[in-house]
Amino acid sequence: MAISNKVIITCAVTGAIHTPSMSPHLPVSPEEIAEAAIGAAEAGAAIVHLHARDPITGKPDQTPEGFEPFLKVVKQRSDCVINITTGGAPWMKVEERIKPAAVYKPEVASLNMGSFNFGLFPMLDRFKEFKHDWEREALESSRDLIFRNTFKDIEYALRSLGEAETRFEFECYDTGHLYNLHYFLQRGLVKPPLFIQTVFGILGGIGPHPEDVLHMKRTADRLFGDQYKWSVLGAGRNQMPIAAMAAAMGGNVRVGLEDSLWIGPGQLAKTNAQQVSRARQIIEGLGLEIATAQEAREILALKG
Ligand SMILES: C[C@H](N)CC(=O)CC(=O)O
Ligand SMILES: [Zn+2]
Repeated sequence: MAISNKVIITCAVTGAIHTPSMSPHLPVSPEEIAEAAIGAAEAGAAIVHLHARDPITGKPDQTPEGFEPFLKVVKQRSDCVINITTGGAPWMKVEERIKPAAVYKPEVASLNMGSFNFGLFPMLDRFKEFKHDWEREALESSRDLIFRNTFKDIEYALRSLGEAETRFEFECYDTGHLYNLHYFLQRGLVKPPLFIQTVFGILGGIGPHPEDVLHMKRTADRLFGDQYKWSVLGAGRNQMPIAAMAAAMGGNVRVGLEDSLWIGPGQLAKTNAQQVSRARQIIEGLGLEIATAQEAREILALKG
């Protein structure tokens, strides 16, 4: 199979949205995050998307120091592509959010392509008991939360990280975010191939319906033609259905406990690798092949 047709699996191992009380399987400590990333890579993920947390409370930690312990171990034990978050947690300021990527100069960093309401509070219907106060506070305060990513913030991140040849996973939660990316392409602030991660099913962004997936794909095709590599992530129970749809349409996929705690209806995933294996089964079931980390580097023109 031509390398360009191979499917890149990204695994987002812990994130900042889900909290420790929601699942005993959510990686929190640096050791757990490192093992989760390495396990995901061994299961077939070419790229691992990483956030850091306070080892005790699990609260999102966006200090470079928070990333150091697990980055070292992942680099020692795996050749997977490392993607460091610049989203951090949606209540953080952009200056704080881009620091780890600015320090570690990864091959890939996430970049959120617009400001929007980031509704986490619906998870309060599902999860009632919390060990730590910050968990409930984070969900409740999201009723009045804007995930800020202004044109100035985005340009600041592009200029700060672009110098180190870090390339981006452009998180697009709605159609307007694709147009924002197109604006930066026209200004020459981003270079093809653009790795576009279309995000479905987060309250405040576009929904998880097949029509929404088609709409984002058609819009990206019209705006970027062959200058982009399409990837999808579905939040929560939408993760695997959206991965299957996109793989069948020639897209790449993102899974991981950052985006969904589940492996089936009411069934918590025990590991990130479990979700990677499930996505791989779906992809290979379609007669497709997954890309290795080296192939992903070639497809996405990464610095290696
Ligand atoms: C929906 C995901 N949490 C998107 C994300 O991963 C954002 C980031 O880290 O920059
Ligand atoms: Zn993330």
